[in-house]
Amino acid sequence: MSGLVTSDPTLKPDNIQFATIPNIIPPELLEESDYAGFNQLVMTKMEPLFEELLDRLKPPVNAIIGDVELGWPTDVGIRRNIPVALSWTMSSSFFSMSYNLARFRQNKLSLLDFSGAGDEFAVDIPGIPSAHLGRLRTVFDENDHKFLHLYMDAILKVQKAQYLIFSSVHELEPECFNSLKAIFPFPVYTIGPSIPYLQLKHTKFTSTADHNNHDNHLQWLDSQPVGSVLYISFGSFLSISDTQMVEIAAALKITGIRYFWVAREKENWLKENFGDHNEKGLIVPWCEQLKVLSHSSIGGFWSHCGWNSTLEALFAGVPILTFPLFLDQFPNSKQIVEDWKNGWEVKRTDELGNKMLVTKEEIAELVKRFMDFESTEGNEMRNRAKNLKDFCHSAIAKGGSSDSNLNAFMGSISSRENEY
Ligand SMILES: O=c1ccn([C@@H]2O[C@H](COP(=O)(O)OP(=O)(O)O[C@H]3O[C@H](CO)[C@@H](O)[C@H](O)[C@H]3O)[C@@H](O)[C@H]2O)c(=O)[nH]1
Repeated sequence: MSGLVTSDPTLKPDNIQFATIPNIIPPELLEESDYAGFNQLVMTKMEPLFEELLDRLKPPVNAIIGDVELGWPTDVGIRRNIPVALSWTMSSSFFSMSYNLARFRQNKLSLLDFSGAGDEFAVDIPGIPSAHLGRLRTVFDENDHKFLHLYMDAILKVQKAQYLIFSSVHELEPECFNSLKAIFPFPVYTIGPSIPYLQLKHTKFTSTADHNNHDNHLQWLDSQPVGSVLYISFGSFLSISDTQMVEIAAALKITGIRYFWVAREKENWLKENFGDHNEKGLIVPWCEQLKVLSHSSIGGFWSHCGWNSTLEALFAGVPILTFPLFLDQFPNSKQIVEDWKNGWEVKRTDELGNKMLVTKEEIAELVKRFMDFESTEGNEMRNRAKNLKDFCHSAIAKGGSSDSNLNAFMGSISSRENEY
């Protein structure tokens, strides 16, 4: 993984050391954004390399924190008698759905039975409200089945861990956390939002190149009216179609809404086709997202609803236009629109669930309403976004839920050192 993690001593505290294992990911897999292929490799090829690393590390390892999706950290921990804290980087609701589905599938049905069942499918899966079954079908139908087997197996291995850690906030999903705490015989901690909020105060965590770009971005944002800019981004590797980009761009032109658009590798293409001349908009390849979202000129976020983007929008108190593309992003979108009510969905499926192009007229109408500070429904949504922001900030403040959990976790890990 060398090259993906920085070891620049100015960017990390002294008591942290990085070590790497040889890269097992061929470059073409990264270029193709082949999520299933990528995950299959990390789930099946990294374990022996990680064990070789453990043999070399001095002082020896007292605890392992590993991603649930890797699948193998608990096996390593059991073999070596090292406690394992598994970390889940998506919402707890999505974990709960996936876990219950994995248990159900293990005991009763194959997933093929489940996904082929159609609308009449009436089996009760404990832990998954029937209204969520449809969500799960959307999420899992689109995936490769070999990957799915690995994914389900990895989730079941959580039962063998010593801790389960979430990048979420207890107050955002309280019922789900309470139910997970009742299921597992070990501590379940929320320590989120695990997003780069320290960078909001300390520029030393930012590289120089990022900082120069960020200065330009800030200058532009500073010149925009408060709450007037729509931030558009679809995360770190997923993309929307060129045709859909053109419709969004046309809608922005029609409405005159100000925008800050992260287009990644499509930056130049978008500028050529849409024009960079519009002083009401900025198209960039990448930005420091949390800092941008936290700027007072940002009034909304058109997002694919990746969990990190969702948390960052919540933390910054910015309402979301949801445009899920993949996996957990569909339930995240539902959570935003139906549970938290801090966003609206950009509807792009017909009654049968088929994906459609959202036209410039539809987008223009929605975006205008969304960014309208005079509308009552919009203001209700903005108030909800502010309340959720308070939840997130209170959680990480001294004595807040995430702060206390992090202390409890560190205390527990430290006291185990003598046992192992
Ligand atoms: O210009 C940009 C654009 C994005 N980001 C950051 O990139 C991250 C994107 O993360 P996320 O919103 O979670 O999206 P993905 O990169 O698509 O994340 C993958 O991983 C997530 C959980 O780990 C899942 O929830 C998603 O579905 C999955 O696609 C966020 O921290 C953003 O701040 C930037 O810093 N600058």
